[in-house]
Amino acid sequence: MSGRDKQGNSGGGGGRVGVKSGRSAGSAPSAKGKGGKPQQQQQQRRKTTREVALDTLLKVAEAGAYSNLQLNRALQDAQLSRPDAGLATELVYGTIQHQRLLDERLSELVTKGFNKLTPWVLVLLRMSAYQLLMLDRIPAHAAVNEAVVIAKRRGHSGISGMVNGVLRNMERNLAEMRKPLEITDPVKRIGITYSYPDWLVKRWIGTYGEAVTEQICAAGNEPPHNSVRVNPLRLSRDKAAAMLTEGSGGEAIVEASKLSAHALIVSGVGNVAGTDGYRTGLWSLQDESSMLVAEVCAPKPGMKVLDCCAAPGGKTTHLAELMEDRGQVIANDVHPHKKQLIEEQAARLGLTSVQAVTGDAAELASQFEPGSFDVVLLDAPCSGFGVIRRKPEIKWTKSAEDVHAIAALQEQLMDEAAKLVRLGGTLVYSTCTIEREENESQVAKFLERHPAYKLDAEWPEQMLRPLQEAHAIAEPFSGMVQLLPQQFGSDGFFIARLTRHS
Ligand SMILES: C[S@@+](CC[C@H](N)C(=O)[O-])C[C@H]1O[C@@H](n2cnc3c(N)ncnc32)[C@H](O)[C@@H]1O
Repeated sequence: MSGRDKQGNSGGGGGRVGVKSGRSAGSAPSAKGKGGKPQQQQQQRRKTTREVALDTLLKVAEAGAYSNLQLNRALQDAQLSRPDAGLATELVYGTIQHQRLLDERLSELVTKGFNKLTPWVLVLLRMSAYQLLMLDRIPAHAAVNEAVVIAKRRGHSGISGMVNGVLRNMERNLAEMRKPLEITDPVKRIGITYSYPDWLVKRWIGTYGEAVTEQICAAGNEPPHNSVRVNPLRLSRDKAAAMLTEGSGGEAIVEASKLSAHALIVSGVGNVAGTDGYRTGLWSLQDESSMLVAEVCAPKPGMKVLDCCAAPGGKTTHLAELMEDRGQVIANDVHPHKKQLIEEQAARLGLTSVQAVTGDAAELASQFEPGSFDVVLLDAPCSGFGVIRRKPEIKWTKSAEDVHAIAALQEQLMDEAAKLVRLGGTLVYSTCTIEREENESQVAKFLERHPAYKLDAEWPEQMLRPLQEAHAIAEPFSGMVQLLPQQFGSDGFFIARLTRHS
């Protein structure tokens, strides 16, 4: 197994700022341990990088927190240096991503009661095993020593002794422990090697076959790249690329996206949301697949558009940009507190055609006149398996029943959205998942219920070409696409375009 401690970022915050420096990896804790210090002084001790990561992992495991949000909060509170924040990010994502494999290896060494370990001890062991087994740049002795220091601070000597024993044993047998597992059953082999639950692997093998499932699972463990959506009302993509490069002192690598004409893939810029260009509305942070959605909607200036599930407003604002901010984009979300998020994004980008509203998308036809919109976008709530790179914990928190339940909600929302499209108008349905039940099957069932609608395969040529080249769509093109994370390194996304013809 090779180290995955490379440069990478997350668009959704908590970006992996890279684990470049050995300093952060092997550094000693920044404050002294217990040693009889007064309680108050101990409370003020700043957390070490690994403690920040450990506490974040515990919140995700025990309180069901989202890793990206929890990590962002923890990094803000801890005020770590950039390399240390990068290491904490790596430890949090890597430990969750590889949890099953780490547990498999650890259970070989914790001879008694692996399943009964106290949560913080289990998480500490996982996080340390991740460093030993997967990160080449962290010296093994540093990973073990730091784990033992934390164990001593938090537990009695029996626990720190056990942590020390297990990790030293792993260190001694590293070459053996890093070897690929020899398992013949494909579900178990893929499930343990890439750390996914069996039920999910089995389901994907049924849909995509063994080879593609393995690619999907491997891609889900890669750090996501940062992609920037350039605001075409303000500047060209070339100009934005030049500004991003210049702003980074020449360190940034900025490439044009293959998928979207408005996207740039960037690395070495640090936090894109902290750039002047972001603050002043020259660009937004959005995954490339996600950008395709508004492009598939293809709204024209002056149109009336409804975004049924709009927060935080990524696609809403893209729609308004494509409409040159002329016409009306109604951006609805069920949660009242999210209205402000949409308004903030529109204001940042200087867009005045966006109107944020609050409502249940299952009841929108009672709020707006049926048949009154040129374009209706339903970017539906979904299982989210296309964004496992950004939220790896969903591998462990979602179940087959959840997929089924969310598919039932999507069906209801699609039926409601269908009422609002004018004759000749467009309905776009999208999800950030790769589950057939929520995607292709959902659309097939919709078409059976709604003979007034047909799939529309008339997508712009420049949009179809890269999809054809990557064999992401079948020939002849049907009007819907399932993007998988390994095809372009983007999020897994599903998009279908339908036209109301009667
Ligand atoms: C996939 S996210 C939308 C992302 C958004 N389109 C963007 O590009 O930024 C789904 C959204 O649906 C909202 N949602 C969930 N159930 C809803 C419902 N019944 N009605 C309206 N919005 C809903 C959630 O609050 C969430 O913000």
